[in-house]
Amino acid sequence: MVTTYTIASGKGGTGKTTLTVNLGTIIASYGKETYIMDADMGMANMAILLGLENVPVTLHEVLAGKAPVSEAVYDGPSGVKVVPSGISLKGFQDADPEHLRDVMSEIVNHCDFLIIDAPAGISRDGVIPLAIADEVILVVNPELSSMVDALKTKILTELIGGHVMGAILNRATLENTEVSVHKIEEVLGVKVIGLVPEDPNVRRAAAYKTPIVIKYPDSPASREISKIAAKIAGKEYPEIKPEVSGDKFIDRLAKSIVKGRKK
Ligand SMILES: Nc1ncnc2c1ncn2[C@@H]1O[C@H](COP(=O)(O)OP(=O)(O)OP(=O)(O)O)[C@@H](O)[C@H]1O
Repeated sequence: MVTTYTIASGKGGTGKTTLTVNLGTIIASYGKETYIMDADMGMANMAILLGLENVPVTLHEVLAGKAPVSEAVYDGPSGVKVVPSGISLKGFQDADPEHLRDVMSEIVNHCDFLIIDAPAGISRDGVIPLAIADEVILVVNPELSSMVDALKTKILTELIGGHVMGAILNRATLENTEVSVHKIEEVLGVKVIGLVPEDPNVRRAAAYKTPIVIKYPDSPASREISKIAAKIAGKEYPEIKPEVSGDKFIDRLAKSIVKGRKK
């Protein structure tokens, strides 16, 4: 059974590519045949994140009818298969998003999981991944504008027959986490399936063109992304308290109170 997920948001820069690459890497490490595809064709950055910016064939050439899908598939970390989009504007111009549906159907024949990085906003090429995926996961940052844009994406997804499975709160911080999870569930009407903290290691790993779950597997963001990946793949994951959770703060507070009493 193939499961296709589209990682979407309304607003740009919420962390879709980061999450697509890292979720795909973890799921592939379970031995599942996993593909990640950059359908954010105009602002493609999956190739840059994985050091594939100079490859000869990308989704652009496939959608322009110049190459078969098989030539745009590259080996990524942990055996994840990567279908990047090119970074040139000319390539984007020549690509015909109408063929995206066929490309996705072909990939699905070869894998257990396909995770698609969707473009931000509401565009013609953005609608197809929302409609075709088995499940859409919305990436939201802890900001009102991000939630509002995610709500628009959810409504659009449902209008075109897609299904939103849940939301990931990315770049969460200690101050706003609790409130935001509640607010997101209330506003979007879907469950928050994961909470990924703001973590400077995300950018550090990007500088090495390596997913954070490989470069810094014990970092707070990696642990949370791994939990979400386990959920998606139906795996057990040993419960580890996230750095950003209120519990950690309460632990620290409790320790400092105890220390104070001993003095
Ligand atoms: N949890 C995090 N902690 C810190 N930085 C993060 C986190 N998640 C993402 N970022 C950073 O935020 C920026 C945007 O991330 P990313 O490119 O994954 O977003 P995107 O939604 O794919 O963007 P776009 O809409 O432009 O395609 C990057 O610089 C990335 O390193």
